[in-house]
Amino acid sequence: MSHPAPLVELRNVTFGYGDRTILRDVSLQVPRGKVTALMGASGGGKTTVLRLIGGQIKAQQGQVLFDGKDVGQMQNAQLYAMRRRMGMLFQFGALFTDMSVLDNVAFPLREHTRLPESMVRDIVLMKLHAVGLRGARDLMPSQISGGMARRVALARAIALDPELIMYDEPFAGLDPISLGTAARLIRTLNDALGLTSVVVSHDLEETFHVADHVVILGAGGIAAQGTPEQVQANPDALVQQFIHARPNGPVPFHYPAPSLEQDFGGRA
Ligand SMILES: Nc1ncnc2c1ncn2[C@@H]1O[C@H](COP(=O)(O)OP(=O)(O)OP(=O)(O)O)[C@@H](O)[C@H]1O
Repeated sequence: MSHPAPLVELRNVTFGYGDRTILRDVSLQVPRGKVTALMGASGGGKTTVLRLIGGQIKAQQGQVLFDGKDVGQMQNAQLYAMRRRMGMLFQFGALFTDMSVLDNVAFPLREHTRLPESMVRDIVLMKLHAVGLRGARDLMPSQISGGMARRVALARAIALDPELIMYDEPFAGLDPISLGTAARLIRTLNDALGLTSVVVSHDLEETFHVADHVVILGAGGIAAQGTPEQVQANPDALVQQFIHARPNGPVPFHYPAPSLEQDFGGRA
């Protein structure tokens, strides 16, 4: 049986900021209906990949395909239409502090649709129910915990029924119970809503547990890609350093810098 085409695909993508190349000839696939984890050392370009997929930045070489269409070639109208099919949840998916939980989740519906208010309310309550917070609708962001705020942001990200949802470090700063809840929620929502999910995370254990497909970025390229088991079994030194969280290995400790000589030398 042939596999359906991936929802997102990077083909030989090269991208850099200024003259610093961050991604070099990167090819990766985000399979439909699955949870894909994007991992790798800090600064490896994970957020950059999400921004390429969302069309906020363009590949300098190669192609980024969303549902078979080249994101880099899209006109603004097509780009906006594509973004409506994507939900994005950034690290501290900030809520509007002067709006109730309900109004926060209703925001994209009121912005992007002309649905009657009664329907907006029903959709919001359904989304809040999906994240376990239907009862918190009237609270203000200052009255809820960090873990709950993260779930409200998630309800808001799925308000418009996206096909793809991208999470940038959804577990950062969560206590172990909230972290477990968040991870389970990513899995449950993915399967119940027929989503495709991309999760950027540093939390190895939780991410390997929740993902179907793992991509490890390193040294400008893809260090490994496959099922969690395949990636764990990959003998590549960088992959092993990453999986075992070793401080020493191919990933350098220092951000590229002028030589010590240049910075400190010659000053008597
Ligand atoms: N707008 C920008 N201008 C210049 N350099 C940038 C910009 N955004 C990111 N970078 C650099 O590009 C590199 C990759 O950044 P990116 O945020 O994609 O990494 P990451 O893998 O998501 O890192 P982390 O895990 O630390 O969030 C970093 O070295 C960063 O300093």
